[in-house]
Amino acid sequence: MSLCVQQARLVLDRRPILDDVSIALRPGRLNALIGPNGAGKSTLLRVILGLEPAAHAHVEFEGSDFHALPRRERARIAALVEQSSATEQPIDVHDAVMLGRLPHQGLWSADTQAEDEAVVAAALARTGLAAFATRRLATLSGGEQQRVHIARALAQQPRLILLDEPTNHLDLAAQMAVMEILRGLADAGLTLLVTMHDLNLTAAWFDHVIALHRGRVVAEGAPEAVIEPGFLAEVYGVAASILADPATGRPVIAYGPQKFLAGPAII
Ligand SMILES: Nc1ncnc2c1ncn2[C@@H]1O[C@H](COP(=O)(O)OP(=O)(O)OP(=O)(O)O)[C@@H](O)[C@H]1O
Repeated sequence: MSLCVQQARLVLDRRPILDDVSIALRPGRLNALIGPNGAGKSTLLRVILGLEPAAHAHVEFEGSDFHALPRRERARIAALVEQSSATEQPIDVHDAVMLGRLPHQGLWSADTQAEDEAVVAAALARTGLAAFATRRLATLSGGEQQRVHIARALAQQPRLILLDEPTNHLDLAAQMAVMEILRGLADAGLTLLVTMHDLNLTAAWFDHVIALHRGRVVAEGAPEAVIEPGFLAEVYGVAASILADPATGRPVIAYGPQKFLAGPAII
């Protein structure tokens, strides 16, 4: 295991937001964090990075106490891709991605300029953004901006990447492109934790699924073990049938109008 989170707890306004959450992630795997709105998914990502001062959690990365590391060292190790928000900042795509180099730059960034440019060029190429380098970030579509956020995280050259709903608002082809990038990062040995709402995409692509509900881990395992009718009914309150993808055998959730699905689920 490369990332171990032990007993993460956070209480806000006397309400438990995270209640004794412990997870362990292996590198080289695509790990999904699922759960209904308000389950605590984004909060857990922030707690892992030490961005929630009121939280209590022991977080180890590759055997070291992650929160005890200097801030700059943490920024070299871990990248967060938050839910995409529109920007009006007058910054071009190249410079937005270059921000990912900050934790690696010394007092004199000229010393590392050639290397930084090479890393940024590689991040732009990997996310299919090479042709966008000189475009103002604010003129890109939502999906294109999402890829810029991922490119910035790649430019950071982290060993741990936390992504908050990276496929949100993306069309089908863009979702596949993002998932291919994430698969490639996992295959390269990085540790990834990705919050997901699209459970069909989760079932099709991820190796390991952790489900949060009301701030607690309620299920964990392979997608086919977690994403099943009882779980969907209990945690999401939705009746659904689970089919098997004819190409891969992975679960596919059919969840049409509930009046058609009130009977026993087909497995
Ligand atoms: N500063 C805060 N004060 C009080 N409650 C908060 C605060 N920040 C978050 N919360 C609450 O914590 C809970 C978990 O929020 P979080 O954003 O982690 O959920 P999530 O699982 O990521 O949800 P979503 O899928 O809707 O993005 C929510 O009920 C939210 O209202």
